[in-house]
Amino acid sequence: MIRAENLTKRYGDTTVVQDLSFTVHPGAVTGFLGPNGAGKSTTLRMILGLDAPTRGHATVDGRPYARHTAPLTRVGALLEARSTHPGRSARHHLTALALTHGIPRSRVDRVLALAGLTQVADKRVKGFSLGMGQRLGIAAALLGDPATVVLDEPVNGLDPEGVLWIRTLLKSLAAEGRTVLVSSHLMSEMALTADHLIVIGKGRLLADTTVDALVRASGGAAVKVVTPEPDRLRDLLPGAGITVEAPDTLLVTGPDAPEIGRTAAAHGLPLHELTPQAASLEQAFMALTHDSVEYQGAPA
Ligand SMILES: Nc1ncnc2c1ncn2[C@@H]1O[C@H](COP(=O)(O)OP(=O)(O)OP(=O)(O)O)[C@@H](O)[C@H]1O
Repeated sequence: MIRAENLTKRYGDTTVVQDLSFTVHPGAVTGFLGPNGAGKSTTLRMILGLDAPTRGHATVDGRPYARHTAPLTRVGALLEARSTHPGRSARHHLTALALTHGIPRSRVDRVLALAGLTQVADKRVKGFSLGMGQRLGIAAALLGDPATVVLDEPVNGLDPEGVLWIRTLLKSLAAEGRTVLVSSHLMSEMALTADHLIVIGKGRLLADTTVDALVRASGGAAVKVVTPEPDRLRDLLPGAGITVEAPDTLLVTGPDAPEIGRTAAAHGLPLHELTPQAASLEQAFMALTHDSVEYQGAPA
């Protein structure tokens, strides 16, 4: 379990993380979301003892990261910077890491297989693609069989197969009862991967919630209704939010699809289509973080 309490980080006059408190529970994938520059990496670095908080503190399983005697067996982390020696092979890199951290050598083959690197295990890392380097970083994070896994933007640079692999891996790590915290600035990716979301903007907590609850909080889903008598339907749904999409097509918020169907049927109003629309998660995320985005494009 990861706990952040009132985490605050200032660089000079700039506060990049402000009074951030949250808990990341085991057995679920928790997405750590925010626009570019929101403070995600800084927060993860404070959790991992790489940056000192200006105020507040973070613990993993009840202790600050640095106070764990064998941190790699407690917490596996992938940060954005690569830290492999380019002349070494993947196997050599992982073996050196295992030996210096008291991790059995047998774990090296295990994590090479888990990361899909067995075939290239003896090739020099300098010939690795971005995706292979990312897989090696994840193999290193899992080397100590840690109960907590922290990954900063793990899908960066991965091809679609790699993205799917990460998604499946994260879910299986959580299903094994591990605590999994994964940062991203892509809502669409997190929607497919995460069970829980922590959203920050300009260093502040904006939401600590589930994907479903975020959609509902952002105004919920609309229902697309196609009818040859849109004006009559409008009159029959006085409290509803109605947007006209086309002369015969309305987007209705408020009443759900069964309620609209019942009302129409009770008044003999023909419906040609009645389709619940899942609110776009990307829209929900943008609505939530709108005021926290540093640079916004002006509308065309
Ligand atoms: N060492 C530093 N000195 C000064 N400012 C810093 C330092 N590290 C980060 N920042 C600033 O802190 C803010 C948050 O950066 P951070 O990398 O934590 O954000 P992020 O949410 O991870 O962004 P991204 O999605 O772009 O990686 C940014 O404005 C960044 O410029």
